[in-house]
Amino acid sequence: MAADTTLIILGASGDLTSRLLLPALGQLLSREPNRSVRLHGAGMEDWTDEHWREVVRKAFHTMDADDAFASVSETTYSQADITKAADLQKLLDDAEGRPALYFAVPPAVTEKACLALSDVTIPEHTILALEKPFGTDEASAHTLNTQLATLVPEDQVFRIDHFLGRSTVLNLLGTRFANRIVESVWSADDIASIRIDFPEALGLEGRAGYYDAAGALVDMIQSHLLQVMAFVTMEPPASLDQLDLRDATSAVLRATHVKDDDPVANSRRARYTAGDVGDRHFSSYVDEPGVDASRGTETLAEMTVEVRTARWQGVPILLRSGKALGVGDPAVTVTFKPVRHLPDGFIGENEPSEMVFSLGPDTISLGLNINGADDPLDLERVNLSAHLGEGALKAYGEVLSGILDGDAMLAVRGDAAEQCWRIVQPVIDAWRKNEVPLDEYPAGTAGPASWKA
Ligand SMILES: O=C1O[C@H](COP(=O)(O)O)[C@@H](O)[C@H](O)[C@H]1O
Repeated sequence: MAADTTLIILGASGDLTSRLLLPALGQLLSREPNRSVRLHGAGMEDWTDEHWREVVRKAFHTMDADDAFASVSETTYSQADITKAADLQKLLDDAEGRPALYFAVPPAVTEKACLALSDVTIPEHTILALEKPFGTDEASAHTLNTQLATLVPEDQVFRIDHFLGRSTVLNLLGTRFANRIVESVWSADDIASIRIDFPEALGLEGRAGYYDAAGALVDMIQSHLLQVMAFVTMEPPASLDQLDLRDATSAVLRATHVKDDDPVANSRRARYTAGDVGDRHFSSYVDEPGVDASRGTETLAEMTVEVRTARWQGVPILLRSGKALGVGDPAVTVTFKPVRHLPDGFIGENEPSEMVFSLGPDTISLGLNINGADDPLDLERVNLSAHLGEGALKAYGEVLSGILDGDAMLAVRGDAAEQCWRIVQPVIDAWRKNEVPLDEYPAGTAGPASWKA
């Protein structure tokens, strides 16, 4: 029986394919065995079908998804130059059902391939899935969007942001919109500040070629954390249909700006020097293989934005991410205002209530002040928490599931991708002009000693 979708992975021999896409596909197909998918790998290497099948089988095995291999065991591979129209045409002509071209290749190759697609007859309903970074600034993202618009309708373009598939990020929707007690306090009336922080113990992990040109601001804040922020701050959509949801996220991104339009006062950057993260030693970033020290790339970036709407006026939103950090938990932290009046007589700390959406492990917790057990007037902190599920692989599984279903709900829309560049551009400009110092922090610490937490 012909498959409903042919998933064509371009860049089949790459790291993204073997480390994330194939394991996530295995996990997805193991959980949802009724999906009818044909898998085809394409790349520059002269691989045989057997070699590719072995790559797929091994990747599925890492997820205990050997059972799912049966459903793609006839998977095929072809050597292809995806910047050539003839090769792309053949890949599409050979597909069964709806073709989904997944560009698991560097952005420059994706851009060339998208140009080549102009000379290809693209079957109706074909999906184009593009990994980040999407362009290098607002203008280049716009140019790429304009090109894509000539190829397929917008809801068939999947700009991948795997953060949108994370359990915690999806739970921002459930928690916010399915609970009256949350919905009714979700504004500047009750919320003092929001912090979206993604500290990582990891370093470059062999990705200097990409990372040294991107830096923490583009790699994480522009590409992921602003989308997460949009889920935290968007107006309630009428439905979770991709149109309603993506209209809501785009609207809030359009209203987002660097706080006070002052990127110098509202951004910080730093890069790591030698140090240990746990039992792993890191050389100074500038001494890492493939790094060009003269570029001044940051490995820790922070910026504060504000959403200029009635709901969020005056609420600072801090976005932060960095590599080789030894302290800190990846999380969205929503800090509430203090109570209007605390009755006299209570003792102990009366910290503001907090709702924390942790991004690893994925949990939601609510920090509340309660009366202590031994002394009813002594306030104590409790955390009510719920475990949500797995992290990155699950996230890629969600993304792939959207592609196979043809549902762009969790894909970044073109206008939103451009807005994310627009929001960070004043910071990029200020950093290029050296108006913000490039600080340093030893690997394994929480960041530069001069930065307050
Ligand atoms: O896209 C990226 O995300 C990862 C962090 O996400 P995770 O799901 O793998 O934890 C980050 O390490 C990487 O630099 C960035 O490109």
